Amino acid sequence: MSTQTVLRYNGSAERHFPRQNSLSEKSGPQPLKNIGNVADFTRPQKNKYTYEVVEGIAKWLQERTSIKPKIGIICGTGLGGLTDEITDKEEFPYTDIPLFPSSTVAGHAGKLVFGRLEDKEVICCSGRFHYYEGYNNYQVTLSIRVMKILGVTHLVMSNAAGGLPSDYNVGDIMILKDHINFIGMAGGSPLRGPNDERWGERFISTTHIYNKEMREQAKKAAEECGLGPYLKEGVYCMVGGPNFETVAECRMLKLLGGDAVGMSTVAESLVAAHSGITVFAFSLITNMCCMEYDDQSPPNHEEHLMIGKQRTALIQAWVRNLVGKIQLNQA
Ligand SMILES: O=P(O)(O)O[C@H]1O[C@H](CO)[C@@H](O)[C@H]1O
Ligand SMILES: Nc1nc2[nH]cnc2c(=O)[nH]1
Repeated sequence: MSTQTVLRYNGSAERHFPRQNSLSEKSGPQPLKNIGNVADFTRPQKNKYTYEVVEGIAKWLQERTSIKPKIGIICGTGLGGLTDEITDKEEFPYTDIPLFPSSTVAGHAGKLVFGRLEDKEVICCSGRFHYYEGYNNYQVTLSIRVMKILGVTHLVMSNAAGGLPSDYNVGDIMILKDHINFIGMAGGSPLRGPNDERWGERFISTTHIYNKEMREQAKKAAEECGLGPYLKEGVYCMVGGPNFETVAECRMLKLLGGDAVGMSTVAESLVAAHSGITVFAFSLITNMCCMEYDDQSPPNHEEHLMIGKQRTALIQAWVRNLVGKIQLNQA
């Protein structure tokens, strides 16, 4: 048949595009063969860690430890040394815990540590999960929900981050007063998807996400530990990574009100706040972001690990002091 013939429309489109009987005559979703469970396509994607699954993981841990943690700690890049302060330790490599993701980033040991700090029972994640590793947000935040079921009411989180303002220095510590969630604002919130009310409400306020009382306690603790001169308070920008930012991106983040930039923490903060956990977080400034094209010191992960090591002792003493100040009956 020539092209000419096809173009000369003869009044019946079906002659060239025959109707699929089954599609036009039946109503509702039509079956396709060998595609698996139809619900996987036709419903919002579910967080695979349902409440019951998380309960199962928590129960597995409870059967193996006598510690009943009220305080959760998350160690950022190079800050795994925070676990050194914990006594009566019981450790679980992530690879041993049922359904737990594993750490793939250098500087994240990949174990859960239960124990005591300043006479309080704690659980510490030595190693976190990042979105850029290829994990979904519900995997990135699994440890927070496990902590919730275990009874955690207060969370202390750390991260390594690049500094944006010119009066920040490498080695400074920035308490998070607020954040800008670039992934979340673009639709990638960890709270996206069907909401299980057993965790929290569908819509949550984030105006006071980083608890003021804990921030004040942390400032006091910093003075007591000699960390005062290095202490800042500011806005953390969460980006997807794993690449570090271009000069134009750094300039934009600063213009938008950011004080530090990193690739973690915010998803965990949101999931914790969603379930009523009191959140405190801080950044160790491991590098200054490159604001000029002739800048000769672009960020690199190894350097971040090294700065983490250099600040470990001071940060350990500070976190320990802060944990001592937390009043557990006041959420
Ligand atoms: O946020 P944490 O886990 O501390 O790690 C930070 O350090 C790594 C880059 O060196 C990135 O993973 C960044 O997010
Ligand atoms: N995105 C980002 N993450 C970091 N982690 C440590 N430093 C940096 C940085 O400069 N940018």
